Amino acid sequence: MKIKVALAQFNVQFADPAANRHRIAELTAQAAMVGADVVVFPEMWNTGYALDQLDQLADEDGKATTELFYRLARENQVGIVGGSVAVKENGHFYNRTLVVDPLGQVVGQYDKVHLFRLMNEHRYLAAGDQENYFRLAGASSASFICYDLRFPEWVRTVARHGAAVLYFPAEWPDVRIPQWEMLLKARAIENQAFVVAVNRVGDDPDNHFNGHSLAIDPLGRVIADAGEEDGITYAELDLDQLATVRGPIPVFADRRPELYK
Ligand SMILES: O=C(O)CCC(=O)C(=O)O
Repeated sequence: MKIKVALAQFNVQFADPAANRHRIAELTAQAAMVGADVVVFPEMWNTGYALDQLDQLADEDGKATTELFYRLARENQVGIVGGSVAVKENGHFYNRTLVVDPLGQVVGQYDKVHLFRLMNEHRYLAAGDQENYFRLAGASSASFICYDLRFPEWVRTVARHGAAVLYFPAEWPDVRIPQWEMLLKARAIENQAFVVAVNRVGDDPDNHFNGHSLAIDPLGRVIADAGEEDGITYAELDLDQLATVRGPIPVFADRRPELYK
């Protein structure tokens, strides 16, 4: 079975949720027109890292994002791994992913578990503590957010349920893009899974972002690299490849969790 994934890398407009929602709608329609099964967006696409303005800008209870994705998924008959958005809930702010199926139903939700101090997330956001494991386009899948990529123990904890596809929405600055690529390849190889990682392009007041959204196969080979432009790059994930990779080297069956402290 093959699934076609749209890596929707774009220039998130700082502190401008309305403009970003408009762009999300355009990109979703564009991806569906060429037959994508799933469209994936970057991290914090509603506000960017306007963390000190979240009180005015964050999506109250995720309502606006849920409604937008419900409409876009149904109109375009496509699954959405919704990057992440700043959400305000019960007096806290979260960096939250919503995943919807083509019927617009929320099939996954994730609050970023590892907050990134270098970009002050720990000062403004509350951390999540739940896995996001879901089925989308017929594939068992899991999602993480950006800095979570540096925590192989967390990715493994979730991936060991058998995920075929690991999604990583991000806002990963250009200065550390060489690490991004290596870490994504490592997560794909060690978990014998496809990795789909979507970064943004453009600038915010503190960082430059140069994209390089990537789709990587379970052997760590890059299937698609979005380069540095704003726009969609497509990748076809051949899920049948998983059996040929996992069969001869059964790393999940060979784990010795009793030794891992
Ligand atoms: O780990 C990194 O180098 C980047 C992480 C990051 O930018 C984030 O989590 O928002």
